[in-house]
Amino acid sequence: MPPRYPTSTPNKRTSHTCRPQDIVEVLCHRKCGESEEFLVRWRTNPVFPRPPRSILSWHALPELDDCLHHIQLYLEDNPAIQTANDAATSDGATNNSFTSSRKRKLSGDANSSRDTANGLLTPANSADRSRSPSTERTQGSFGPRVYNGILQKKEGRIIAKSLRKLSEAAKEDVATINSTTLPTPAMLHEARSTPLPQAELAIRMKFLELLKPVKNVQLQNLVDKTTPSLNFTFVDDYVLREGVVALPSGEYAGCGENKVRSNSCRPNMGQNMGCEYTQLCECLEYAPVDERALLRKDPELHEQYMQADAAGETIDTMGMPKRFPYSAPKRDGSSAPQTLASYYLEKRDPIFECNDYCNCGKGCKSRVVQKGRKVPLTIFKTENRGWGVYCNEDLVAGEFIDTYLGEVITDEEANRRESEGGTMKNSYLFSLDKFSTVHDGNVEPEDCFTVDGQYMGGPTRFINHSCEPNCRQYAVSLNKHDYRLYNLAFFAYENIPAGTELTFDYFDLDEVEEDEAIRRREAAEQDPKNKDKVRCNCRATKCRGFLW
Ligand SMILES: C[S@@+](CC[C@H](N)C(=O)[O-])C[C@H]1O[C@@H](n2cnc3c(N)ncnc32)[C@H](O)[C@@H]1O
Repeated sequence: MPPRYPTSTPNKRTSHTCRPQDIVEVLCHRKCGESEEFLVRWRTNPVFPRPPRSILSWHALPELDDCLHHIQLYLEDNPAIQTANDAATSDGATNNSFTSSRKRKLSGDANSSRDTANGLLTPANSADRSRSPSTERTQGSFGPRVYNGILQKKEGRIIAKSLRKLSEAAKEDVATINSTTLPTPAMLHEARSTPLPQAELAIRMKFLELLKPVKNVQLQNLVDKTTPSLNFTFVDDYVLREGVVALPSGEYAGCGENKVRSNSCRPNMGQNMGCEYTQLCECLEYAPVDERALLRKDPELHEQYMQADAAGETIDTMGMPKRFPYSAPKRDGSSAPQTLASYYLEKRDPIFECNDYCNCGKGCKSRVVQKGRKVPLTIFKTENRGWGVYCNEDLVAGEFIDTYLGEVITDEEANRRESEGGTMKNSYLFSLDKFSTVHDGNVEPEDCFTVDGQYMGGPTRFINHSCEPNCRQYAVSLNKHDYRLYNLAFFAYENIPAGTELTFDYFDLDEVEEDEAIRRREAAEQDPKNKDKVRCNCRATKCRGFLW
């Protein structure tokens, strides 16, 4: 006797929401007519989330709109489906290339019956499907629609309703099956040759929705049909987690606040050059001394400074001219960007910018990173390093690109996430420890915060590693007194033509000669200790061979 299903009239007023957190996993998929359906395992008991207590049910794609990342995970775990999808699409790269400006509407939503008059949650439009010949074939091979329980909507949650609690009439409508035997080999076999173009499009559209508020960033995939993880939130600032506090505003220091010195920073100084004009800006207190300017200004002080420096002594350099971090903008009216001075580009000293408490005004040239990204970026699929990033315009050496954003967490929390997340987790965690290594270790390493960009961040979270990178990451502080919370900013380390993948060295190691780099890589490749390490695919001549 064929299984019977609950059938009822769709009731728009009682449509339910599938909560992503109630899904354990997507197990299989099938096609019913035009509809792509997914076998979902729902969590019913937090203590025993696995079979036999959990329930399974088939759902049409539109019902899972809020849980698409589970379908994405299912696709990632089953690359054979990806192959089926590729084979099923003939228009190749053209169809694969997508940008946020080419957002398309998702079709097919109209056919889903979300909830029913009697409170039972049924698969989409089961009554209609049973009339379609092609659907009947599919149903025949897959068996009953609701397994091991009934799904019912209650206060927006999907819950399992015990068969005992159903009326006799409803019980007869329901087929049950042992959930531990699903999906059957036949289901999996059929799924392998069933492409999922609608699900892939829905996943892509969802990501483009996430990307929409991020100005000037596009998505491009000329390699396959995958989409970056939907389990990601784009943010435009750090998200401070428990135990992470910014300095209170009272402890912020700006330049020229006291206005005591005749050359204190103030707006419109030196043809509106601001702090760059004097180089005596108090925000630059801990910036490196401009030795040539000091020699010109005060040869005796210069001599004292040089001696102290040679002896490794720390002296108060306030009042000495400092190295200004950025070039002045071109005065020829061109839109050429301010660039990071070559001293900073090479030495990686922390960069101190002016802030809201400064007396120099908004036009001060010591404000670059705080004004945010100006260049357009594309997140694109690489051939062997997952997603990467390129800039759509030429970049000049020293040009600011963007900051690294994410959740800011304590050292303890970072250790916890690292031990849970495995080696890959490392690539998303960046320690804010610059000031534990400069200025006599102002912060103990265990007091430093960490930025985790894995699930929250900006487009730079997709920048890949290279052992010979074209970008570098710098510490940029907007408050010289705050050693724990500052920006991680990417600058172009060389001229980078538009469309070239942006890369930086995750380990920030000093360069070595080519011969030495090759010697070390070959030794690393032969070392059996490295057999489980993650290979680096940067293809640089000086590649070190492994990421971690
Ligand atoms: C911060 S993420 C960069 C974005 C990443 N490619 C993605 O698709 O989400 C770091 C991860 O990218 C991959 N990756 C980055 N650089 C790589 C390289 N040079 N070789 C191989 N894999 C790399 C590794 O999987 C690494 O864990």
